[in-house]
Amino acid sequence: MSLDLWQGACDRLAAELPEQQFLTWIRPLPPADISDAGAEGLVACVRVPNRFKLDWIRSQYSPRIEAVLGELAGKPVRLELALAPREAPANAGVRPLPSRPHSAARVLANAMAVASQQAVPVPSQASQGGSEPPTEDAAEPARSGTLPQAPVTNRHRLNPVLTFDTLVAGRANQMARTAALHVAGAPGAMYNPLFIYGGVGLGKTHLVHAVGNQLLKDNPNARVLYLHAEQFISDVVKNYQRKTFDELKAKYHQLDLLLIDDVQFFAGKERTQEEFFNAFEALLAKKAHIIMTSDTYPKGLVDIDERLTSRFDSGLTVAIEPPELEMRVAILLSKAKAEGTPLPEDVAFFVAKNVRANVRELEGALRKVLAYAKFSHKEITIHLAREALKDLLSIQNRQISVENIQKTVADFYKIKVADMYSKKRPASIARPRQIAMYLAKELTQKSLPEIGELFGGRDHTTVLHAVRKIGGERQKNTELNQQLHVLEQTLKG
Ligand SMILES: Nc1ncnc2c1ncn2[C@@H]1O[C@H](COP(=O)(O)OP(=O)(O)OP(=O)(O)O)[C@@H](O)[C@H]1O
Repeated sequence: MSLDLWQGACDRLAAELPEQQFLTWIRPLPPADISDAGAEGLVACVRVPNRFKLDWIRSQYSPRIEAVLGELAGKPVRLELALAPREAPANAGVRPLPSRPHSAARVLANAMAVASQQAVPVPSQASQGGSEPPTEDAAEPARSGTLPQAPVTNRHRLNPVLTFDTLVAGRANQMARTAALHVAGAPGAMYNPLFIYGGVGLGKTHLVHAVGNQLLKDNPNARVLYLHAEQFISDVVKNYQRKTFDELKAKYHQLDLLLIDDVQFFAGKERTQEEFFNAFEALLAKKAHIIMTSDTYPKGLVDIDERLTSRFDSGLTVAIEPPELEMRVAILLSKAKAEGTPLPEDVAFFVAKNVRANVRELEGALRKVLAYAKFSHKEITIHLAREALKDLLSIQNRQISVENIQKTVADFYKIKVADMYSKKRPASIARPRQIAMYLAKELTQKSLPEIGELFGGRDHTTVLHAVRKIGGERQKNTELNQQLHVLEQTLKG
């Protein structure tokens, strides 16, 4: 049944996706391993040969794959993408290796599998993956037999969905977004190269695609190319084997805008670094723009030649930080709207408060909530979100502390946490403070004097007054009751 379900989903996706996309990303996947997760529905585990493909499939196709599988199975299906183990490359049976002597093909297959494993951006990868070809060749779609050449429409390798319009702005990405907008408007001028760094899933890839898409919108003839660092490595390997470095130069040196993702992957790849250095110099000399992303700032890169890292730092280096609560709420609201299912604000707040790691995880949590609502035919409420995210929330095993209550209430009413301890008395501050005191009494074991102490050394009678006041009002005031409900649910996880 596992096989039938996967085959059915592939047939459906083949019909609805552009052929090129289906052939490139979906068809080469091995059948999913499907298991029953009880009340949660099914889990479909798919092995993907390398990190680049994993990220791409996750960001571009997993909601659709989950939806199609869910429709066919008649219950929610969660898609889990994992890297294929090195002994068994996921594509081994599907994708013919290029014709080479048998032993060379085997060496190449092993090397690809090893490289796939190494493609996880951890600092230690450099020490494992330092050798030059063919281990550098991990992720180039064009090199595999079944993957057709990129069509003219996608010669830039840009994802049209990743634009400035779909990128939610906030404090966390303010600098990077501003610089990126600037480059899109006047490439080759300031901030060249632009180096964007930050943790996983924070929107670096999205931002560089946005620049490319914007530039092409303004100037359809601009020569723009987006690629993941692994694809550049792969190109170097290919040209190294064929001794066609002129082709490589011709391809990269003529660009107006080069967008290159995850340059930390260049670690230990000397030949690649040399070619990148050449491309870099050539592009900057003719005032073409280069934007790079990485998981760390240039000086933090390991096993990359200093003449490169110092050049990476010679334009503008900006960080993308993890989004703060308000931005996470905004992202959830915007993504849900884009999916055609508006999310109530209290639910967005609940999810955002509980999922903090990065935007990719936020998207995953949202998908779960939306799928859960769809399949259970229930309205999206905090209660439902809590059910849908049960596993995730239980992992957090949160303990309710007064500090946590103060922070959550301050976030909710948009005041500073410091105002919880301050002597300020305006109602806009005093009321949230009373609410926090009330919740501290309700949700923790602390005594009134202890709570008073934690609220800036206030007397226990002040706490008692707040507890009685808010408790009494809650009975009559539905809006307050609803707000307290949201806060309680959020705090209890
Ligand atoms: N500010 C934002 N607004 C809307 N969507 C966002 C934002 N930031 C990130 N995303 C979305 O989150 C997902 C992960 O972002 P992206 O792939 O750009 O992260 P990344 O920083 O490149 O991660 P990695 O280092 O793992 O490659 C994407 O689907 C992206 O569209």
